[in-house]
Amino acid sequence: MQYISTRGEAPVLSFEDAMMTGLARDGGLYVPQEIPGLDADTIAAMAGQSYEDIAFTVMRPFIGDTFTDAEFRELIAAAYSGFDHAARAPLKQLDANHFLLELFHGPTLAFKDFAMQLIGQMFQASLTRSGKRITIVGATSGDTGSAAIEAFRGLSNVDVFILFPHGRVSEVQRRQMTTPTEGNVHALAMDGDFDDCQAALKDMFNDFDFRDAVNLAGVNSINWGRVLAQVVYYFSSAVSLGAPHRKVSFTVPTGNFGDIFAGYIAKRMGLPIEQLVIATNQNDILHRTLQTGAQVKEGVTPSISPSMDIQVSSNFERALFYAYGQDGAVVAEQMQDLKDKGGFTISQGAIEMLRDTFASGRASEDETSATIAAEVKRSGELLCPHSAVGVKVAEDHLGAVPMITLATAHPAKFPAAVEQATGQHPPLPPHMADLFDREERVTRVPNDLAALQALITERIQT
Ligand SMILES: Cc1ncc(COP(=O)(O)O)c(C=O)c1O
Ligand SMILES: N[C@@H](CCOP(=O)(O)O)C(=O)O
Repeated sequence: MQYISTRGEAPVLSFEDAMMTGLARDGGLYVPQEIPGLDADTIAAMAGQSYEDIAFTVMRPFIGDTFTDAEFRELIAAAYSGFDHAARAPLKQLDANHFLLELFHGPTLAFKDFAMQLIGQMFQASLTRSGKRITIVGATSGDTGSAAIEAFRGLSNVDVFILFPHGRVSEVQRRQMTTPTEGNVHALAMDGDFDDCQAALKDMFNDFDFRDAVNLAGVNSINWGRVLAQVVYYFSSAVSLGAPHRKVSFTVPTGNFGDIFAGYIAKRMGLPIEQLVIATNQNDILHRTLQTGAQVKEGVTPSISPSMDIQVSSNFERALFYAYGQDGAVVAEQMQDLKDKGGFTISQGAIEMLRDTFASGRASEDETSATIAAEVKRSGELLCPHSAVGVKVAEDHLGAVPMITLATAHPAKFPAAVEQATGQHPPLPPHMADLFDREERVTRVPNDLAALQALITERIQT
């Protein structure tokens, strides 16, 4: 299996190299040259299997000879051993035809753990073989950061720097990133919003002198390995509702477009998905893009679902690449227009493909709060605000086919929003019960590339 860049100009790489490289050297994102299919019998055989067995079957065709089957099984087992639910991603029924996929049973209480725990294992295996030392820099609106820190804290051959927007993540999210005591963890509170953090990260990758000097690696969904690991729970949940003999639909709370893009990959692999619904908060650029056929950047407005306060949605580039029939030159041009002119118009053929593949909706702040309040009364399920955005939008798309909404984080990560909506204070799980007593360690940084690079260079030398 070979990996190519969405902008068509970067070297073609193996799975291992694409994973360790992060952003392609032409500024694009790596995708598999071909998307392997799974036949109906293989999908049907997943019924009743463990999450780990399904993960092996789904991901194996993508990894080439990076790991032997036995090694890969071991890495998967280690990745999910710390989850606090035997099913890893349990499905709960909300209503007659509406189900919630709980993706918050990993160590940092968000769906990011599914991919980050596995990436942590795969990185370690690869670094042990190569003897290399790397510098991970990640951008986060709250959840990727803590998941990355959890996966890489304490490793002697990795430094992990996490850029988060100062004042724009929840207090629990911030403390998850600022309280680890390991010397290889560096929490950086940057002036600006998540888009600024992600732009700075991509600028670091595009500065080849810096990138090569620090051996830069990425664990955002820039990294194909992140998307791949997220494909698995589309299969595990769909099969438990009768796939491949029965179709299912998914609604996905969306920001950087990685999670829903994983759903698109599942569909391309043969999972019978009827609708893939993009659910956005008031930062609704993705919903507007589908409606109007043009992607036009607006400023980010802080919301009660802060992890989705994103306007430059990195993985939309991967969807565009397929919408344009894998034409990297067109994608490169549109991404340049987004950067230079603040937007681009999608061709008629490409927008039709996107509209055939994705539906979309948005939830306002009031609708999000009302959904949290209504759902706890109706089904007893306490939703985090991101999951509530999903449930609200899903309700507008219910039909004959079972709908699965992804619950992307635990309500305890966003206690203020949940308490305001319901009067209930969601308690942190026992392993995080003393989070508010732990000492914080964080560096405030400006939105200035040269200053960030200087800080990172200095820190890894000491
Ligand atoms: C809790 C939560 N829900 C939803 C999302 C959106 O996911 P994606 O960025 O993959 O679209 C994020 C951030 O990525 C998140 O942290
Ligand atoms: N919501 C994310 C934003 C980064 O997304 P990623 O999937 O590209 O890592 C976060 O919580 O940081």
